[in-house]
Amino acid sequence: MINYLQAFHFSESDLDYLEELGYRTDYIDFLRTVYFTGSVRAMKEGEVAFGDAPILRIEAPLIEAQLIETALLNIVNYQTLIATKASRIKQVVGGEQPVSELGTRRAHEFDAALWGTRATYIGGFSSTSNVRAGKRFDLPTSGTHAHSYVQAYQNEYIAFHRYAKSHSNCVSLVDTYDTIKSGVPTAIKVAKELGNNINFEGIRIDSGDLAYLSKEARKLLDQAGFFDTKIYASNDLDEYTIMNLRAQGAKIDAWGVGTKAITAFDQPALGSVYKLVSIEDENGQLRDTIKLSASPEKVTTPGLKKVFRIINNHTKKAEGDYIALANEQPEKEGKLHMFHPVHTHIGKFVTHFTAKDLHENIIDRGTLAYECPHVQEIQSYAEEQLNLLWEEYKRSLNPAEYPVNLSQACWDNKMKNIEKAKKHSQKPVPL
Ligand SMILES: Nc1ncnc2c1ncn2[C@@H]1O[C@H](COP(=O)(O)OP(=O)(O)OP(=O)(O)O)[C@@H](O)[C@H]1O
Ligand SMILES: O=P(O)(O)OC[C@H]1O[C@H](OP(=O)(O)OP(=O)(O)O)[C@H](O)[C@@H]1O
Ligand SMILES: O=C(O)c1cccnc1
Repeated sequence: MINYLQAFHFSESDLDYLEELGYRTDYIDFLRTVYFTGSVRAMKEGEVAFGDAPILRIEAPLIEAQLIETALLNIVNYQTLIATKASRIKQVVGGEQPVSELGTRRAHEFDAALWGTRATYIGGFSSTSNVRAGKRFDLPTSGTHAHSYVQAYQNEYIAFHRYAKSHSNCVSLVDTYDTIKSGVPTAIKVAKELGNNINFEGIRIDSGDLAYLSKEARKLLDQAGFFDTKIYASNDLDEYTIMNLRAQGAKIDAWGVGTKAITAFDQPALGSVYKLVSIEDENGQLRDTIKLSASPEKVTTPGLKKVFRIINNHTKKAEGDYIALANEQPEKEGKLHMFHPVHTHIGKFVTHFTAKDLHENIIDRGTLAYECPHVQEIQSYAEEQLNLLWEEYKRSLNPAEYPVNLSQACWDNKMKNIEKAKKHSQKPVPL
């Protein structure tokens, strides 16, 4: 997003094209002068964002703010979606076991693979098979060999032997013909023959009953003394299959996940929106704006706002998010009333808390005000932020609803704007 905004400009060929589409010359001349001169406050990458809490806030001349809308939504929606999916998978796998990203061949497009891979790493994956992403973002890369490698030799023994000789940390793909009868025993035979010349790191099983095959493979490896050799599994995995395999006692030590992560298979789009909440009038005064809707969650929350994560000082866990008007200072209040923005009778009072402002200054009147961290740091930050949440909010199945509340002033302002807009819309329109 930062790169996009900093480079935001229409080239002469863009302008020629717009002219061909029929845009007026004076508009084209104006577009030639447009750069992004506004300010951005946003959640840091790796921050945990909940529905209703603004991920970012743009203050800019209206034309600039409008021109960047779709690109910003594209960037934020896709990458947030994939990081979330990866994080769900990682939650199930747990801290110890690695998950490698294998999805490039199924990603929706080349760049989606690139940025999606980066997002899976932020969500907790440990490496990727996408070497281009590794180079571009300095991500750890990892991989095994393909079935075609074995098929090319038409002989598992020769294939594993050659592979091991050129890859001292070798993982053999054992399911090309018959995992238990031929793949695993052949990998063991090769490892025994090559002894200390190689590190027989693991085997990978990519088809069949992964629970049964991994248990049988573990037995064979242990019988041969390869207690530290790991079992990798892949094949259309996601958080649900992984949870199920773990419940079945599968002896899997490392996971390869492709299609289901890089495409966020079961929820292929995230619906963040970009809304106008305030606009300067002719006297330079900010006037709040609102969009009404029959669905309460689609009614916008007017005004320049901040979003805070309220962290209980005793439990060190988040009590919820608190959206306040920009001039409020909830961190200075001794007792905070947190109430549901629609069902207002549901609420609580919180004392002894820290109010963490989730928005950082990213761009200040067109100038970069933020130092982008290395992606490794972003991953660690995401993990720390997830640790602030009670488990009840993080389970895959029927998670509890995390509170995202409005301050009293923000709520009152919203109600005032709803009333005003309703009054305005109920005036008869002369035809
Ligand atoms: N023990 C298990 N319990 C639940 N699901 C499993 C188990 N073992 C494998 N699976 C999953 O079942 C699905 C099997 O899919 P599929 O029938 O396409 O694979 P396959 O025939 O084994 O392999 P191939 O990819 O070669 O077609 C995969 O999503 C896999 O992750
Ligand atoms: O299953 P995924 O989570 O997407 O993980 C990546 C898959 O991609 C590769 O197979 P490929 O797609 O070439 O063929 P396959 O699906 O028939 O095994 C690899 O062997 C995995 O099976
Ligand atoms: O390296 C691997 O094992 C790999 C890479 C991409 C897709 N499937 C497997």
